[in-house]
Amino acid sequence: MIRFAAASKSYRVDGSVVPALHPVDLEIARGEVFGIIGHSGAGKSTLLRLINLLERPTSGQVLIDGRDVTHADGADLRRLRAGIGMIFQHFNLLASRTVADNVAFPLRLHGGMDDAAIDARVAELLALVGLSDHARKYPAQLSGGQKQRVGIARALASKPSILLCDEATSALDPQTTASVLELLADINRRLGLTIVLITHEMDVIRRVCDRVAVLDAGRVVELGAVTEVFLHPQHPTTRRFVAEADHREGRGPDYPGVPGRLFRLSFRGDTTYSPLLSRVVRDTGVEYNLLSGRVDRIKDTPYGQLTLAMQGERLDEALAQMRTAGVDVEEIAR
Ligand SMILES: Nc1ncnc2c1ncn2[C@@H]1O[C@H](COP(=O)(O)OP(=O)(O)OP(=O)(O)O)[C@@H](O)[C@H]1O
Repeated sequence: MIRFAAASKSYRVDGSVVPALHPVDLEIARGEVFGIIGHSGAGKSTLLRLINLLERPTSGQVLIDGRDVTHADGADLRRLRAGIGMIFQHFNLLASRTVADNVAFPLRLHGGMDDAAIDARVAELLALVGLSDHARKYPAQLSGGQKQRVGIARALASKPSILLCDEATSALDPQTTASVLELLADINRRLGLTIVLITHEMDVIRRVCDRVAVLDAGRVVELGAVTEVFLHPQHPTTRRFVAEADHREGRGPDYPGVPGRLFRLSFRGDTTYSPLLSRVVRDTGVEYNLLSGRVDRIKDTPYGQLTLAMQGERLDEALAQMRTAGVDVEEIAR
């Protein structure tokens, strides 16, 4: 549904050319929640803004539903943008308008709806984002999370099929972030909306995204299902993001003095909650030391990742049993 075909972007600064994005080939499917993660300056905003043509590619193409929109203008551009909502880090609400008027704003701008129809649509949108009781308030009377909910309602006003989220939770505390991400996931499920979000936090990706692209210095350095990228990050930049999300340091563990070989076991789906490890240990008599671990969810999928030191005569048999049961077993070099 959204396709970048060798799309690149360079900016001109003081007469010299600054490459922000090297040619990117990427497809985002209809109805998925797609995350783009990268450090400051990696090119995330540029890539996001190519979708609604707030920026035009320097070379290559942007296709929406198979149609090349790279050079869309006039009525074509207005139609394209009406089908793409956007929310922002700092909400971008009109301070002098009420919540209801902020949400109604794009509807009045586009015309074609009478006041009664606009009021009904605004009421529906405010109910969707849980703000029905706040319609007559002004933005200054709302919390950050409530402001972002107004932003979401406004972005959905013209019934877009795509929602772009530009660091939408970066200004919010962790609990509010979680509730806004939950709302986005709910909207994605209920309305089938395609969501593209950019962030510098792997935890945001973990909570809501189906797939992720990791951007580094204007290039996509890793791309895949979040479960795969999260459990088996390949690129050093991705590894650092995942390590940050796990609240551990980016370097590999060494655990001096711990006897045995080190393994990282990754469980996902139902095996996460089965007593597999204790069964294998009982069957084979191997011993283990648990060094670190996490059991959590990646969007709707439970997962666990444990770092263990293991030893015993039947260690190979124990590892084979776990692999057969669907556990990813990686040996970690000391
Ligand atoms: N309008 C512009 N004019 C000149 N250079 C720009 C412009 N916008 C972005 N850049 C440059 O392009 C590169 C990518 O910027 P971009 O904003 O896309 O990165 P980002 O990953 O979104 O960063 P951040 O997380 O800090 O917003 C940076 O080097 C930036 O300085």
